[in-house]
Amino acid sequence: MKYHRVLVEAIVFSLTEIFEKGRQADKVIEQVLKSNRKWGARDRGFIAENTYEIVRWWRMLDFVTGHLGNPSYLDFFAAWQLLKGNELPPWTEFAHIKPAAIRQAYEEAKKSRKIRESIPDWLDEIGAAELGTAWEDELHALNQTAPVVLRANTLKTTATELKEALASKEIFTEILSGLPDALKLKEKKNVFQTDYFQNGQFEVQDAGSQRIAPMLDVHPGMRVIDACAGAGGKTLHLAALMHNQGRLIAMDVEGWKLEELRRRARRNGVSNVETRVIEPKTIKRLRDTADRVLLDVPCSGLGVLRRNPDSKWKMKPNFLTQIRQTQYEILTNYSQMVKPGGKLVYATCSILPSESEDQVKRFLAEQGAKWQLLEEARTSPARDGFDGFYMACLTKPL
Ligand SMILES: C[S@@+](CC[C@H](N)C(=O)[O-])C[C@H]1O[C@@H](n2cnc3c(N)ncnc32)[C@H](O)[C@@H]1O
Repeated sequence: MKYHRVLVEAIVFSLTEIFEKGRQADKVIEQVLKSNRKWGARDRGFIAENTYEIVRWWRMLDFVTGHLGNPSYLDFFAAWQLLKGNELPPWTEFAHIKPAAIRQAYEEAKKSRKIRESIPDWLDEIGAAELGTAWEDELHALNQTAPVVLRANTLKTTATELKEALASKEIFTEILSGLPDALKLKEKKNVFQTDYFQNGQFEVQDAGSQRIAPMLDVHPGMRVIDACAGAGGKTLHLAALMHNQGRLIAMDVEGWKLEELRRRARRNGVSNVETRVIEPKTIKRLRDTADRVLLDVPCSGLGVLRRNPDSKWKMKPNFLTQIRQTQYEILTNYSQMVKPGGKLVYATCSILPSESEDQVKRFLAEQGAKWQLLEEARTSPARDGFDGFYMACLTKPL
């Protein structure tokens, strides 16, 4: 394998930005890749994949390079190449690295789950306490590279049409069973550069995430509120399921996310969405007005660690405590926007019951006969290879 200095330097720069400046990995990589237009697809893949993998395996790499004293980002890069089975180039920067010592240290690393699976102590303890024996398998699955899944925008195309169109551009996909609009890429490609993406024929959306909007059982003509809409991944799906008919109100506390949502809606040909930044009286004013409400609440993101491995290093234990409180407040307050006879879906991208099942159980216990649980589901990285989502559909009886 031939290494190019400039590409390795780009990885070291990205790691510095992520770990020392606390910047988000995907944003850093996007910026780095934009900084040199001459890099080809293979170069870009090399930078992005190695940066993500080193972030993912940070704790394990820190352990296997521990004998070097104060290991540098370049040492982490070197150790990662060796563990992947690659040879290091004969650069002076790597002269002090002894492949046998790295491999021996890795044998030691394998003996401890926290090091082998590269996770902070406190998160490992919470995961084991909440999930028991299932934790180890989920944790392992959360360390695999996530597949790229597309959602065909049925306002413009179908999964079958899109599959054929992409194949004509050498982008090969398979339609996922049980998910009518989901196409999984057989091989990673930059789908964002295709005309089909620019024309809004698809969005990139994990298969687990694609199960949430259908659970809300929306129909054309309904009045639907997506109350934690963010940049609108699920809003766009809801609009497609509503055939662009009826009213879809997308709300969030962050106005800049709703701006991005509006941009995506234009690309998707979505015309029934209006956005609202949540202010102190917004929820009260909308009391009993919605046929359907989606609460895709803020969460730990522990179900999507495959895509955002940096979050496990940045998250702090007190964040989990605070976020559970916010989730419960959103569930109790925002559920009041549902009309009698209407439905609500509560969803998280977490594998922890304390953010998911337990919140719904507590809500149902406190609300008594005012709410009923209709359906509950989970997607599991270990079981089905999807990101880890939880979703529950509740109804407010007439
Ligand atoms: C899981 S993300 C939503 C992702 C989005 N639904 C999608 O599919 O792309 C949660 C969102 O909740 C928003 N949020 C945080 N606190 C909130 C609150 N109190 N009320 C409403 N939204 C809130 C965050 O800004 C974030 O955009």
